[in-house]
Amino acid sequence: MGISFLLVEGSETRLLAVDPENGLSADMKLEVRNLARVTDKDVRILNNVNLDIPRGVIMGVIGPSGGGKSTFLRALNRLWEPASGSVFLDGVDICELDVISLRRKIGMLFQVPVMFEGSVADNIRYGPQLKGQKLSDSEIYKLLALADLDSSFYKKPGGELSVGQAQRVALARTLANEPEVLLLDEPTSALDPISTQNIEDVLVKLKKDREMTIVMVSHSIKQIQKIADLVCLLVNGEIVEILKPEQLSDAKHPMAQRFLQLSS
Ligand SMILES: Nc1ncnc2c1ncn2[C@@H]1O[C@H](COP(=O)(O)OP(=O)(O)OP(=O)(O)O)[C@@H](O)[C@H]1O
Repeated sequence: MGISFLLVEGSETRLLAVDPENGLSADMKLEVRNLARVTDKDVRILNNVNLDIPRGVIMGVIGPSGGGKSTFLRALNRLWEPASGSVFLDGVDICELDVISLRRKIGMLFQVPVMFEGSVADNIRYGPQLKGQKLSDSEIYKLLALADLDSSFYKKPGGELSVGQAQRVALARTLANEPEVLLLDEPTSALDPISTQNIEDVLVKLKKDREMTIVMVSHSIKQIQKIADLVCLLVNGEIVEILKPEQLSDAKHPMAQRFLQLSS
């Protein structure tokens, strides 16, 4: 039995179904079906995960440490290959897509950004260059602005940035590939409150202006309540609840309740 619930947006009501018996639905960007991961030592890290992620939505992923959040996120752009189950992007099984083009469509940011050698501009040029495209200076300035960085960053060496600045450059570098989906694994946990706010503002803007679909793992309930449209709670490798952020206090699963109590 899967979980289903209603998403009400203004006057529009949509049923978000995560029942594996249901077919794929046209307005879903990502559909995860019966995803499982078992380690070499036969430990089950993800267990029959089903989730529909609508286009243009920020989906928060929260839950206790070791619950499988990063593992789940990494399945969405094939940083590991699902041994069982499937992930569909716009109705196409991601295993049928070329992995490089998949990772252009589904960009990812990690907790600690890693800068490539060279300047900020070199970092941003990198992805398009790999497919033979040369970004113009004005395109690079636009990407910097999109990531809330002013033009003075263009020439700065990547290795001389603060972590908060580097995270925004990493975001600009990812956006240079024109992704449709962004996966974020605790992208602000190493940042101060101002840098955190900067990143959050950029994410909300990307969702609004570009209808970007964003899946974000976060340990901050406050952050999730601030920017996510939907939240899934992952406990012991299973999605136990999918809620709107303002309904988090209604979580029924005992582990989810305990986690939320301790996190607030
Ligand atoms: N490659 C691997 N081989 C074996 N076990 C793994 C592997 N990757 C993750 N695990 C285990 O899977 C479980 C889930 O890990 P994961 O990093 O996905 O959890 P998480 O919810 O993101 O945790 P955290 O909040 O601490 O980052 C953990 O018990 C972890 O030790």
